[in-house]
Amino acid sequence: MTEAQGVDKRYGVDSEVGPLRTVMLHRPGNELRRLTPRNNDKLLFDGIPWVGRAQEEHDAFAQALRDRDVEVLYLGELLTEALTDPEARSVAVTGAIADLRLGDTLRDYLRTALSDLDPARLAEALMAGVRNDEVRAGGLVTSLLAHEDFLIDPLPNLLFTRDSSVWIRDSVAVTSLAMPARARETQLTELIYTFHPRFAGADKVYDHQLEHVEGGDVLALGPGVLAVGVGERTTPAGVERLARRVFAQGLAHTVLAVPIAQQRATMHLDTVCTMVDVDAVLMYPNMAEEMRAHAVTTDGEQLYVAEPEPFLVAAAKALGIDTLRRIDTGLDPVTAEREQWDDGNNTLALAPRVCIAYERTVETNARLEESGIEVIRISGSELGSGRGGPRCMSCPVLRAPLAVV
Ligand SMILES: NC(=[NH2+])NCCC[C@H](N)C(=O)O
Repeated sequence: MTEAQGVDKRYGVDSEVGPLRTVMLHRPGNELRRLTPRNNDKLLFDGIPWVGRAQEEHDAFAQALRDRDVEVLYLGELLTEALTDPEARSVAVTGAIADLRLGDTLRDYLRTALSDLDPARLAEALMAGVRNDEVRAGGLVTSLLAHEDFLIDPLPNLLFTRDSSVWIRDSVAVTSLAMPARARETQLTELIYTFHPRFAGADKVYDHQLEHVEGGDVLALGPGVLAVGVGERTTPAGVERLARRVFAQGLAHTVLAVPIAQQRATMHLDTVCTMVDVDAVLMYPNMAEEMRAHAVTTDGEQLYVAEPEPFLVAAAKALGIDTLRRIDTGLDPVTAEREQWDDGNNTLALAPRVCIAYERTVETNARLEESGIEVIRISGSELGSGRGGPRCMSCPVLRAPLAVV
């Protein structure tokens, strides 16, 4: 931690590219071992990853970050530590067994069984889930469910820590995830931010019971300016609610609502657009021209919504700069589409002009380098089966403010 940041500042993010100091990752674990050809679609994976290799790839990703002096926190560890608090355990258990599929007998059984677990085991059950044949509950529901049915669903998408919480300046937004397979993830991030001593006293600006907003849709273009994708995950009502909240807490002066196609390939704004410099974005060429933004501002009472403008124009205005540059990868539409699917546009900036990207998106990376951006390549052959890249797999907790760059 540098002196310029203040001695004990431990969280706060006001841009996409300010030097990254602390990040929360999730090392993939047993929750990935729950994926089968029958459930992978529902669990939002495109295949069945080789778990050991996915872990190796993830360890290399974490090491690449540490090599650049980034502190890596792990969601699983933070959760275990938070669960040493008895109240956290009780909240966690109640949340995990709320599902109406369970019925009273099974719910009571699970409440007792989970409450008896030590923090590490409880964290494991919350992340990897619990299968019907792993407990000896007895009763009607257990007998009628299939052996392999989950009583508590596994959360393989915890890997994508970007989506389940997002820091907006010194406040954390626990998000509200749209897909049923992911909804419970935010119970866990909520527990971490409520009960882990590291975050004691941190302000919250959003919670998981509000309208849908996912972190992959939220880009901090610069201090006071957020861009929020609206599509398959974040709803129009979600961006409106987030805008009201960030304005009320003085965390932003402009929120750009950016419609994106409602399809899996473009599930979040960060699948088509990420920032790589204080004034430069990498954009998916096949969509870059048509991206529009509705600037939302406030006078302190009501919201004002401007007519849509080209994204780069609206963003530059909001940032108060002449131009927001687009790194034009100049790729032909087919190569561009293939590399977009493989998360080529989903870079994680470590500082202005330095980013991490998957090695497999060869052409996009080459164009980035030609534009003066350093690209640190990581392999993601197994990690990529969940359809997420370096930005999706990271939740920046602390970035140095741009002013000191
Ligand atoms: N920020 C992102 N682009 N996250 C990607 C999440 C991928 C995950 N399998 C999902 O479908 O939700």
